[in-house]
Parts: sequence; C-alpha cells; structure tokens
Amino acid sequence: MSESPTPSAPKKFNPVPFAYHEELTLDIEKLTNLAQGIARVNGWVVMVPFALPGERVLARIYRNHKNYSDADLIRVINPSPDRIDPRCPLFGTCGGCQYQNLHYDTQLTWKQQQVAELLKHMGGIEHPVEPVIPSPTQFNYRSKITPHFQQPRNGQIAEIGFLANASRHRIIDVPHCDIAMTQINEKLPVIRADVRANPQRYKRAATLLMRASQEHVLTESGHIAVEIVNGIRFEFKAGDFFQNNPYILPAFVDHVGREAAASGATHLLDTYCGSGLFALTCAKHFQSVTGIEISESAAARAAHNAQINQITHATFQAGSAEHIFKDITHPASDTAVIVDPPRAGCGDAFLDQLFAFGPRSVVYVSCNPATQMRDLTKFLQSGYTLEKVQPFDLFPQTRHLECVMTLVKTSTPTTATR
Ligand SMILES: C[S@@+](CC[C@H](N)C(=O)[O-])C[C@H]1O[C@@H](n2cnc3c(N)ncnc32)[C@H](O)[C@@H]1O
Repeated sequence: MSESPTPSAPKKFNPVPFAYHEELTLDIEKLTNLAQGIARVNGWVVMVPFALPGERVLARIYRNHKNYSDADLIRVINPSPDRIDPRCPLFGTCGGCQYQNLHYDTQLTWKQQQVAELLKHMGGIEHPVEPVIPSPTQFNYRSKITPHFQQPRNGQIAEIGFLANASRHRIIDVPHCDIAMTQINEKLPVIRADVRANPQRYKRAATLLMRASQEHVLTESGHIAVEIVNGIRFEFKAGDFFQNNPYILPAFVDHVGREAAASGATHLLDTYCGSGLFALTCAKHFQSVTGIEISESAAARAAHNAQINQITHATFQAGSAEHIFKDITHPASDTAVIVDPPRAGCGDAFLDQLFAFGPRSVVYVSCNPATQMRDLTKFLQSGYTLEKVQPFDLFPQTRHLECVMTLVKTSTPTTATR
C-alpha cells in the first residue's frame, strides 16, 4: 500500500519553526493543567496532548504559535511506567476525560504540581501546595451529565453525546460514560432511544439533563433532587448548580468549614452559596451564617434546606454576591467569608465590597485556576496572606482542578489596589 501524501498546510499555517506535519521525536517533561504533555526542542516548547511525562513519543506538528507549537501524538516510543490502558473505548476521541491513560496516583501528583506552577506564574507567589485529596471513587462518580445533540436533519437525530476532543462544535456519540454514576448509565440507553424516536420534539440542537438523585435519575430541570452530605439533607432543582461528585463532598465541606473557623471567626458569610452546601454544612462552627446566591430558586432552596435541617441561625438572600456586605452588622474582624464563584471568578464589584468590609479570613473555593489566580493577586494586594492551598480531586480522569485557598487578613492595604 502506498503511503498517503502529506496534506498541504492550511492557508494560515505559520511555517516557523516547524513544517506542517513535520514529525518529531520528543521527550515529554511535564503535564500542564490543560492536559498537554510538554517537550522542548532547543528550548522551543511543543505541546502534545495524551503524551505523559517521562515518555519518548513521535508527534506531528499541526500549528506553530508565537512561542510554542502544537503537535498530535502519533506513537509512544518509550511509555511511562504510569501509563495505563484507558477504561473507556472513547478515550482520546471524547473531550470529557484527558487522564484515563494515567495512573490515578500520578494524576494527583501532577494536579498538585500544576497548582504550584499556576500560583507561581499566574498568582506571582511561591507557596506550598498540599497533596491533592483524592476522590474516594475514581469512576462512576459524576451525579450529573448533559449529553447534547445537533439539530435533527431529515427527521433524524445523529450523535448524542459530548464534544469531541479538541473541538468546540463536533459532538461524538456516547452510549456509555465511565465517569457517570451507574444509575445514569443504566438510564442513558432509554433516554437516547426516546430522543431518537421523537425527533419532531426538537427544532434545534439540544442538551439533555441527567441528574442522579439517590437511586433515581431526573431529567426535568425543575424536578427536585436530593443529596445528603454529612447528615444534612439538600433539596435543589435538578437544573440548578450542585457539586457533581458526591463521594468527595464530606471531606471537601469539612475542610472548608474547618478553614473558615480556624481563624477564630464566629460569623460566616457564604457568597455564591447555591442551595446552601457550605453554609449549612459549616453552620455548626458559627454563631450566625448568611448566604447569598444570584439564582432565586437556589437561594429559596437554601432557605428551605436550612429549615428542613432545623438550622435556625442561617439566613439566605437572593442577589448578586456584592450586596451581602451592606446589611452585615457583626464586625468584619469576627467574620469569615466563603467565596465559591462560577468559572469566571469574582466580579470587581464583589471584590471591592469584600476588601472594603475586610473580613478576618476568606476561604476561596474554585474550579477554575486561571480566575482564582487572577483574584488571588488582588487579595494579596489588599492585605490578605495566603495560608493554605488545598486541591481536591472532584473530577478524576479529567484535567479539571478544584482548589481551596485559605486567606487571612494580616494588614490594611495602604495603597489603592486597582
Ligand atoms: C460554583 S457554584 C457554587 C455553589 C455552592 N457554593 C455549592 O458549592 O453548591 C457558583 C454559584 O454562584 C452563583 N452565582 C453566579 N453569579 C453570581 C453572583 N454574581 N452573585 C451571587 N451568586 C452568583 C451561581 O448561580 C452558582 O450557584
């Protein structure tokens, strides 16, 4: 069989320093938080997804940026001892998991190192990072998945699944997801068959909701899901935010509560509080707890959850997080604030109000290191000292990082911070 010719380079391809589809033998040194194996060729960085540190690989260049290049992994020449067979047949094709080829302990080691590097390069601070707390369950842990599909064509629905690896548009068919809970996988074929049998219901592309709630799976966003965390019952709308890995939640909320109380604060503000997860699990450490959440339904659920758990010293309001400070009557020096914003991080209005209030300590929980590091620099400029950095592996097999930072007020800023 003759070899297929090298395809011509795309129009905008920059040919420096490598030619289009040039093949390179590379030694992988590191793994970035975007799940890219990093190699250097005479100091020039080449990023290769699915290649692992310690490996020698053959890779093919497909893009040169200003200061690094992207390449596809063609073949592993010398595998890492930490390389394992991925469990899912869609690994590498599906955009959901990046690390199923990497031993779990090594996933954790790299996540710890990635947080330390992000602190240094984006947060501008060298600080020890605690070992990542593992998830007790490393597969079948996700309590929610949202398979998508494109607009029906000729009365038919094609792939139902997740975005393909490295694509923002292409959906691949996912009949089974190894990181989703068992009851979700049991129901998935039924849901897929129902959608395919009824294409007339869908005028456009759509996203399905599958939320495990105890032994059941909810598919309507308005239905009420239930989770019990450290003996506290949470009821929330299936479509509202709730942490997706219930197995790690006991350790996660315990840590946040302990850190918030460790400074000696006696009052707690839970900002971006969702249906009250931190506020209610941490309430036992504090004389008063106040939560704020922009989703009215989630804020109402948080108040309801306080009531059904007989937690009488917690109150909740619906609104944007920055509004919480104006009605607080207890002293800032007795107050700890939990901050758990969406991926975009904290808004400037919120940070301005928080720094003006000046709470004794802040526990900042984030699933997006880029925005957490950006916000951290503002805390450091505003009189806060970083005390502890504790990552939790909420998302085994994936590149995602969840990181809890404890910040304590140590000085009054003398200069404007922004
Ligand atoms: C990462 S979730 C955390 C929720 C909660 N702490 C938990 O762990 O269940 C972020 C929450 O912030 C809410 N949110 C987004 N923007 C907000 C804002 N400007 N003010 C208050 N809450 C906001 C979202 O609705 C979501 O519930």
